[in-house]
Amino acid sequence: MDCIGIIGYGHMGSMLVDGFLSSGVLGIDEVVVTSRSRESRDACAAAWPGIGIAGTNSELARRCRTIILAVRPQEVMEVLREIVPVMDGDEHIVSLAAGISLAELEGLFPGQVTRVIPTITSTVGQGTTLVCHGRQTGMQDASRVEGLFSSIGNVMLVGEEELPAATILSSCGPGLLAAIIEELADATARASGLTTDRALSLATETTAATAAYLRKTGEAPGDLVGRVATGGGVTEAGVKRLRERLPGVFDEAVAAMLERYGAVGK
Ligand SMILES: NC(=O)c1ccc[n+]([C@@H]2O[C@H](COP(=O)([O-])OP(=O)(O)OC[C@H]3O[C@@H](n4cnc5c(N)ncnc54)[C@H](O)[C@@H]3O)[C@@H](O)[C@H]2O)c1
Ligand code: PRO
Repeated sequence: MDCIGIIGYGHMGSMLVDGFLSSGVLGIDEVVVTSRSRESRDACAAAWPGIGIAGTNSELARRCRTIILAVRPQEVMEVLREIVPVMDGDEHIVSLAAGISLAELEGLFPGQVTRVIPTITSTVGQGTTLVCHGRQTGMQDASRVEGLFSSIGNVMLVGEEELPAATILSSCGPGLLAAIIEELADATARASGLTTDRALSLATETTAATAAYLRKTGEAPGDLVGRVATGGGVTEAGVKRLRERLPGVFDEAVAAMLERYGAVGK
């Protein structure tokens, strides 16, 4: 059988196993997983009885034609070097690693390669997975991978030159927004009698509601600000402070992420 293999059962590996199997896009006998630690492999086997567990990366590579590398960027090349000798050459390597280029991957495996950047929000079936196929990837394998990731959220095809910026928005984004929600809730709690828990609950709900509003109405964020910020009112005072400071803060954060993107895994 043409199995999907997943190497690495951390945050992404486990999310993909859960998503692919819960959505029904793959059956339990179509997935093989391995990870470095025995504990992770046991956890996967316990969570999904009947799933294929490989004892080594090479064993997984012998059993699967589509191989998803869900290890950290600094481990990707080592794993690829380990499995290439047992591969036939007609496999499809799917790397989740931010910052490792198609050229680097194709340097070790000159066959079908695709870069995929998932997002943790696929845990709840939301958000966008970025997909960037290598030149050797055929249409059939490309659409198989796109179909897999469509089962856990949206899929957007991107050029490799767009990946750094798209990764910041789509995949780092949940971490950035979670930090903003936390800061907003903490600042409000510090300045009032509201407990941190209640502040966090309100901030989270408001963020979800605001995203839903923008998505449904198609309104520009600036126009929404205008609807909420009554002239001379409360919101206006806060937005003014944010507009003074946030552009610089965000420029710094994006610059730091792009710098790290270029260095990660090297
Ligand atoms: N976390 C995210 O939101 C996110 C989003 C998009 C892309 N990514 C990318 O996905 C990849 C995985 O990220 P993560 O957050 O799941 O990392 P993680 O550290 O949670 O998981 C990595 C897993 O790989 C296993 N592993 C390490 N070396 C191994 C080896 N030699 N052989 C087999 N297994 C090995 C580890 O035991 C662990 O289970 C990274 O390349 C990252 O850039 C992550
Ligand atoms: N998580 C990975 C990182 O922070 C890649 C995008 C989101 O490096």
